[in-house]
Amino acid sequence: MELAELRAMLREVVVKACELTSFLQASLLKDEVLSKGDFSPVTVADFACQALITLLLDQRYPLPMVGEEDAKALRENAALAGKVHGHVAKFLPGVTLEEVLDALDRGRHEGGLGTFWVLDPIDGTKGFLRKAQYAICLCLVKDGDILVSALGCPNLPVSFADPESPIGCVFHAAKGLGCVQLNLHDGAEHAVRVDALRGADATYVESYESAHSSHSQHAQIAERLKLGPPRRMDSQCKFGVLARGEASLYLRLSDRDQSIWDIAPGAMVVQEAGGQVTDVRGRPLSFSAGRTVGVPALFASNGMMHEEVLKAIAGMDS
Ligand SMILES: Nc1ncnc2c1ncn2[C@@H]1O[C@H](COP(=O)(O)O)[C@@H](OP(=O)(O)O)[C@H]1O
Ligand SMILES: [Mg+2]
Ligand SMILES: [Mg+2]
Ligand SMILES: [Mg+2]
Repeated sequence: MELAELRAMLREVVVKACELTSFLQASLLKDEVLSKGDFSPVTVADFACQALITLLLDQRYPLPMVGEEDAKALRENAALAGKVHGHVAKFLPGVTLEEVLDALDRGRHEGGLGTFWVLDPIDGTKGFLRKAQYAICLCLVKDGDILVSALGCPNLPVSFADPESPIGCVFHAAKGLGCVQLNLHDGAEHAVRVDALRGADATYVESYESAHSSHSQHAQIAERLKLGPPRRMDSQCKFGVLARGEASLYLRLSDRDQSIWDIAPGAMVVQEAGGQVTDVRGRPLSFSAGRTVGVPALFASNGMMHEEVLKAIAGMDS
């Protein structure tokens, strides 16, 4: 498949997944949320979305899958497994429970070199539970390079500039072909590009959850660069907001090695919109090290201000 064709396929799959998760966010029940080993939440929607996307890709372009979720918890909880199966079957009539569980378990691929899908079915599960922002994040990685990517952002306003803005967009990108925003309410598409701001005109985004990255270190950098206050939001929607020029910088200084599904799809969207994504020493990220990036602290910028951010980080109190 040509890159443009792959990208259209990804867009179609992610639009379907947005439909599924929007429905599930509105109808989610307390007993449809579990706590994982690291106390992070996972919901019926995370499982259903990963299974649906894996099965749709199997029909169109089957490859190994590096996915956040697997079927372990569902194999121990028949009631929840039945619900996940029911939701997936609405999109794929005739699919069996075992096919759904198998699809989820295939998300355990180790990554590294070679060609595979990377999927975070719901990034920002905490935001999803708060009825705030979350993103469906999917990309294709070949020997550490990302070829195509799509970020589904069902709750993201189409434009922050418009207080009446409809919500729901998908950012999609292909290597060398730029980044496009699709608006879910009317199907309109337009190319997006990072802004060209720096210094006091520039703004930044960071996680809503203060446990996911260091808001205080971000504030130190912002003070040095004289940036305005941050916009806080969950998920890789932050990369989308940067890609369309509604923020100039996304800071993610954490002390935990990042999972590739938390970074790769969003990083591609920003790079194809003209921005830059590196670790805090300015080294580009590679996605061939396995299921994690091997980097805990990173940032994405409009490119224009990348050097000054690197200098501010180098001069920071540790
Ligand atoms: N202590 C921590 N440090 C860094 N990242 C963390 C973290 N705890 C959770 N995360 C990751 O942060 C992601 C959400 O990012 P954000 O803060 O930008 O919304 C989560 O993705 P999931 O919600 O897919 O599990 C999770 O993988
Ligand atoms: Mg999670
Ligand atoms: Mg995530
Ligand atoms: Mg997730």
